[in-house]
This record gives sequence, structure tokens and C-alpha cells, in this order.
Amino acid sequence: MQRIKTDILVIGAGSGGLSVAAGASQMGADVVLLEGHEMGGDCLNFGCVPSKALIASAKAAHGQAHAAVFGVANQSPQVDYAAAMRHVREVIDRIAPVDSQERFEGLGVRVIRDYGRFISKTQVQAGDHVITARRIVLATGSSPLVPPIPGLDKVPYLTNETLFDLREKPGHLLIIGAGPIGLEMAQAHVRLGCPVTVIEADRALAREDPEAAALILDQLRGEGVEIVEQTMAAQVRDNGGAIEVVSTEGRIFAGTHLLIAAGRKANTDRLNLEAAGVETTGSGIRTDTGLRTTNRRVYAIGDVAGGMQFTHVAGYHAGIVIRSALFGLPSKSTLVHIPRSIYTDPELAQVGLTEAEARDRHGDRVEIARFDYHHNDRAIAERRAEGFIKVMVARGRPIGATIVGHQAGEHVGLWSLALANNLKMSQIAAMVSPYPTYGEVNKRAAGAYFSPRLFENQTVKRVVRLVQRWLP
Ligand SMILES: Cc1cc2nc3c(=O)[nH]c(=O)nc-3n(C[C@H](O)[C@H](O)[C@H](O)COP(=O)(O)OP(=O)(O)OC[C@H]3O[C@@H](n4cnc5c(N)ncnc54)[C@H](O)[C@@H]3O)c2cc1C
Ligand SMILES: NC(=O)c1ccc[n+]([C@@H]2O[C@H](COP(=O)([O-])OP(=O)(O)OC[C@H]3O[C@@H](n4cnc5c(N)ncnc54)[C@H](O)[C@@H]3O)[C@@H](O)[C@H]2O)c1
Repeated sequence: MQRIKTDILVIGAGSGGLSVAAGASQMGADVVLLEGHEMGGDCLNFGCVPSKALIASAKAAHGQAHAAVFGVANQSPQVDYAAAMRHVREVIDRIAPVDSQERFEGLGVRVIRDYGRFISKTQVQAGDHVITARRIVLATGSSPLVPPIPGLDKVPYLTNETLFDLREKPGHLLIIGAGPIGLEMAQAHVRLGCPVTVIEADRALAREDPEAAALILDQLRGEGVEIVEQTMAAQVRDNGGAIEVVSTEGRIFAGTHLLIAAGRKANTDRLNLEAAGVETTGSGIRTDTGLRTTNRRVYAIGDVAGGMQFTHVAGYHAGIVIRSALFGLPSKSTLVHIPRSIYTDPELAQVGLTEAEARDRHGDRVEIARFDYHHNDRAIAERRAEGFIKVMVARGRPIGATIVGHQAGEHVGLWSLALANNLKMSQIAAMVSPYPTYGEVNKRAAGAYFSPRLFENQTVKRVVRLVQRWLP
């Protein structure tokens, strides 16, 4: 047994763990990093990166099929699914060196490729190493939640961990779950030429603003995705080689492949958390606002902390932990300015409160500033004029923004900045966006907030008339 003493032990080399390890070691701490599976975690290997790469293939196919409107003949795309998946692999391989063991060892991090489990409050065993650390950061991520649907264990099913290994194009893809994973992959596959049926127990995109979600769902349905809502998958069976999903009401959906996209579960099983006195909740590890667990020397970040499960949240958490664990400074995590984006086409992005949440919390004080993409000249030129931005404003300051439309995820960052710094709408209105850009929707939303105050205001009109009389 090899015994190691270190300042910081990071368990999990995904988005969160890598950021802590890189930051802490470059700032002078002694860091040990454990990874039981692939360096880079879910985002690089089975999540964001492969899904966005496949979406890019699907966009290329869709573009070919819908070029006539630009004066270029439509082509029925000849999709080579295996080649599209090779593109996905190449994209992963291109990014992988940034997350690699070699790079981290180059930064001075000791990387051990094994799963870690607590053997005491300050000690973790990984293979034949026992590591004693001043501070321990749990960044073990999450895994696909596979619901206990009778019959599921008797058919071959896919999750995000196996989907990108497929080489034969599904004849008909069934997807259980209409959250971000289900819908991003549904649109990608229908554009690559697979019939797709999505089965959703609740409403599709139930967390999102209903008007924005409806626009996405209309688009997907228009492209041929069958989305069946309020329908619980209650049984799965093999019928002569076909996979059948049976709903609680007895409806039968048949396909060749089945993707489970029914949510996530925190990776805590291997950690032996009891030995460390680290408590869990229903969704992950219990933490305070500084991301400390019930063991004060142990932090939990990213997906395993059970809050918003996004790569940028794991990275944000890493910054908080570095501040606290390296410098002993008080550091709090706040979610008010954390955006999320769904990379369907068009995209749906949200930061802060939705309209319903804002009205619930602030009642009549909420004003909605809105601008529609069909008044954006660039969107019109590129025939992407579907969508809108809605900014929820209370007392002159934005408290939330919903954007649905082309590149919504690119535009929501501005509102994260506004919320993070408690900016006023007047400060957003002071910005100048180059013409013609999609980004003008942000400025125009701020303009929409001030328009009634300026253009429908009798005092303003009286003052202007008076000044005009006296001006030479
Ligand atoms: C299909 C899909 C698409 C997604 N798309 C996006 C997106 O577009 N944008 C976005 O922001 N987010 C996206 N996400 C979410 C994003 O992938 C996660 O939020 C992010 O990876 C979480 O980072 P993490 O560091 O918490 O965990 P992970 O990146 O999962 O890393 C955890 C690591 O810990 C390792 N590990 C686990 N237990 C142990 C142990 N006991 N010892 C040692 N190692 C251990 C695991 O092997 C893993 O490598 C997507 C997720 C999926 C599934
Ligand atoms: N663009 C992005 O940033 C992005 C993309 C993909 C994933 N992610 C992350 O991954 C997380 C998980 O995504 P997800 O789509 O798997 O989960 P989700 O929780 O958002 O959606 C899962 C859906 O499955 C449904 N469901 C569960 N059991 C069912 C059953 N038996 N029958 C029918 N429907 C059922 C649920 O009602 C739910 O709507 C996201 O919340 C997000 O944090 C992010």
C-alpha cells in the first residue's frame, strides 16, 4: 500500500474536478487527482461534446435539404451515420489533450487512474494508494438514471454513455424522456434520416417557459419528430426483434433502438460516504452555500452536488472551492446568474427567473420587455426569424431572461452579466450592437423596456415641443 499526503485531493477528472486540479496546482498547492474511468468525464466523452458534434452533422444534413429558399437546389442528404459518428469521435479526440493525464501531470498534478473510496474522514483509498488530504473535493459527476421499467433489462437499450458508439443508423429511434438530452438527440436523429418517437411522462421541457418550449416543440414536430406527452413508459418488451414501449394507458410504440434520457443520478455509490460523515439528499451530496459537505474538510461540486447539472456550473463551483480551500476565504455559490441553454435548432436559453417565476415572486412589479426575431434584420436575411427574447424586469433591473431562437445560447451570456452585477436596464440600453447581428435582440429588448416610457409619455412630448420652440 502506497501512502500519499497532499493538500488537495480531487476525486473525479471531469469538468469540475479538472478545473479545481488545474487551478489549485498552478497556484502552488500539492494536488492528487483520481479518475476511475475516462479523463474529461461526461462532458467530453459522453455528453456536451459528442452531442454538439452530432448536432453539427445534423445541421449540415438539414441545410442541404432546405437550401432552395436561398436559391440553391435542395438535395436529399446522403447520410453516412457511421461517418457522422466518426466525426463525433474526431471532435472528442481533438479536445481530449486539454483534459489528458499528460497535461495534468505537466501542471504538477499527481494523477491516479482508479476509483476512490473513503476509509476515514480524511483518507481515501484508490487501488493500492491511501491518500490523506487536508481538503477533499468530490467531483464524481452523474450517470444516466435508468428508471425501473419492467422489461427494460431484457432489451438492448442505449444511454448517453453508449449512443455515440452506435455505427448503424437506427431504423426507428424511440426515446424515453423529453428533457434536453431527449430532444437534442431527437432532432439530431430525425435530421440524419431516422424516424424518432419521444415518450414523455409529463410535459416536454416542463421546466422551461411554456411559450418558448412550444416554439421548440412545434419546430421538432414540423421536422417529423413524434413527441408524445403525458405518457408514462410503463413496460418495455421485445416483439420479434422490434423494441416496444408500452404506456400506462396501453399505447404501444415500436422501434429498432431505444434511448433512455430520463434524467440523472449522482455518482455517490462508490465513495463510501458514511466513512467520511458526508450526507446525501435525494438528488446528490448535501452541501452548504460554500459547497462544503457535512464533513467540513470535504467539498462537493458539479453534478454530484445535485443542483443545476451543467459543465459551466461545475466550472463555476471549482472557482468557489479554490477560493475557499486554497485561500481560506469565505466564498458562496449563487445560482441567480447561471444560464442554461438547450441546443436544439432553434436554441432555448434561460437565465434567472422565467416569466411565471418572476410573476410568482414579484407580482405586479414585474414588467416584460420583449422583442421578436422577426423584426431582426439578420434573422430575416438568413430566414431564421422564428423566436423571441423576453426580459423580466423589476424596479428597472433585469431579474430573468428567456431567449428562444437562432444562437439563443450565445446571447444569454449578456443577461448573466447583468444579473451577476445587478445591472440596470439603462446600462443594457447603453450598449451598441453592430448591425446587422442577431445580438441586436438584446439591445432591442432593453429598448422595448424604455419605448413606452419615452414614446407614450405626455410629459416627454410636452418637453420636446417646448424645447423645439426655443431652439434656434
Ligand atoms: C448527453 C449530454 C449532453 C450534455 N450537454 C451539455 C451541454 O451542452 N452543456 C452543459 O453545460 N452541460 C451539458 N451536459 C451536462 C454536463 O456533461 C455535466 O454537467 C458535466 O459533465 C458535469 O461535470 P462534473 O465534473 O460534475 O462530472 P463529470 O464530467 O461527469 O466527471 C465526473 C468524473 O468522476 C469520475 N468518477 C466518478 N466516481 C469516481 C470515483 N469514486 N473515483 C474516481 N473517479 C470517479 C467519473 O468517471 C467522471 O470522469 C450534458 C450531459 C449529457 C449527458
Ligand atoms: N444543453 C444542455 O445544457 C444539456 C443537454 C443535455 C443534458 N444536460 C444536462 O443533463 C440533465 C439531464 O437531462 P435529461 O434530458 O436526461 O433529463 P431531464 O430530467 O431534464 O428530463 C428527463 C425527462 O424524462 C421523463 N421521464 C422519466 N421517466 C419517464 C418514463 N418512465 N416515461 C416517460 N418519461 C419519463 C421526465 O418526465 C423528464 O421530463 C439536464 O437536466 C441537464 O442538466 C444539459
